[in-house]
This record gives sequence, C-alpha cells and structure tokens, in this order.
Amino acid sequence: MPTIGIADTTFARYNMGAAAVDELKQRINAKIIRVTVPGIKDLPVAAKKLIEEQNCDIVMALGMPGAKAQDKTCAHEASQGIIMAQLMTNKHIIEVFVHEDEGRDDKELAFLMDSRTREHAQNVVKMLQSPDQLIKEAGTGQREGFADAKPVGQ
Ligand SMILES: Cc1nc2c(=O)[nH]c(=O)nc-2n(C[C@H](O)[C@H](O)[C@H](O)CO)c1C
Repeated sequence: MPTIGIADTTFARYNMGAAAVDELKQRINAKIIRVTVPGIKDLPVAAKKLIEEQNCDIVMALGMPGAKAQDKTCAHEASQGIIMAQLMTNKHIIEVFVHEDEGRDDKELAFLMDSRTREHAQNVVKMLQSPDQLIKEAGTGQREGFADAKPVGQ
C-alpha cells in the first residue's frame, strides 16, 4: 500500500488539503498523511519531511499564491524549493498552485482550487498505479482545473 503525503497551507482561501484527501480516498487504497503549514514557502521542507521522516512515496504540495507582486515572487521561490526537495529526495512532489488571480471571482477561484487539486490527485493515482495511462495521455493537452487544450499536429 503506498503512502501519500499531503501538504497544504493556511494562506490558501480554499481547503485544498481536504479536497485532495477526499479525491484520493475515492480512488486508491493508500495511507494518507496530511500536514498544514502557514504558506507556500513552508511547503518544500514539509514535503521533504513527509518523504524522509514519514516514508511517503509521493507528495502533493498545495498552495495559493496571492495576487500581489510579492506573492508572485514568493511562488517562484516556493517552486524552486519544491524542485530542490524533489531532487534531494528523488521523489515526486506534485506542486498544485492556484494563483488567486486565476479566478474571475471567488466562485470561479473556489471551483479552480477544487478541480485542479482533484485532477492532480488523479494524476498521483495514475503515477502510482498505472503509469501506462499517462503515456497514453502524452501530448493530449491535459490541463488541471480549467478545460484541456487541444493537441496539435496529429
Ligand atoms: C508574501 C507572501 N505571499 C504568500 C502567498 O502568496 N502565498 C502563501 O501561501 N504564502 C505567502 N507568504 C507566506 C510564506 O509562504 C511563508 O508562510 C512565510 O514566509 C513563513 O515562512 C508570503 C510571505
């Protein structure tokens, strides 16, 4: 049975961790370990600890960069930390960020935070259980949250 780590934040305006746990529980028999940290810059070490101290096979790092310029910088820094944590542990940390200004209003933002989280949870299940399914989907313009893009040149 795989162990899946979920790290989310209190800064986010939607309970992304709850959505991830709910989606995973419907789709896979796994041990799920969840932690919540204040913000996205706290996610890299939270994910690394889930892997190294809690033996997680894969981690979802869930967060919401705000709309201000300093939030965008913060998101870039957090992403770099998450990539570094992946390279240090040789495990995937699926970064699920929804920028606050991706939604036209609160309703669309909530929809996007829920749907992107759930679709990435489905990706995690595929990565663990059926990586061949991802190969079948290669180049098909998959997008998490909003509608998929159309593939070109085939
Ligand atoms: C400027 C800023 N922006 C965000 C953000 O957009 N999203 C988020 O989740 N957290 C933000 N934070 C908080 C940091 O990620 C972090 O929690 C604190 O610096 C404490 O380590 C900060 C400081």
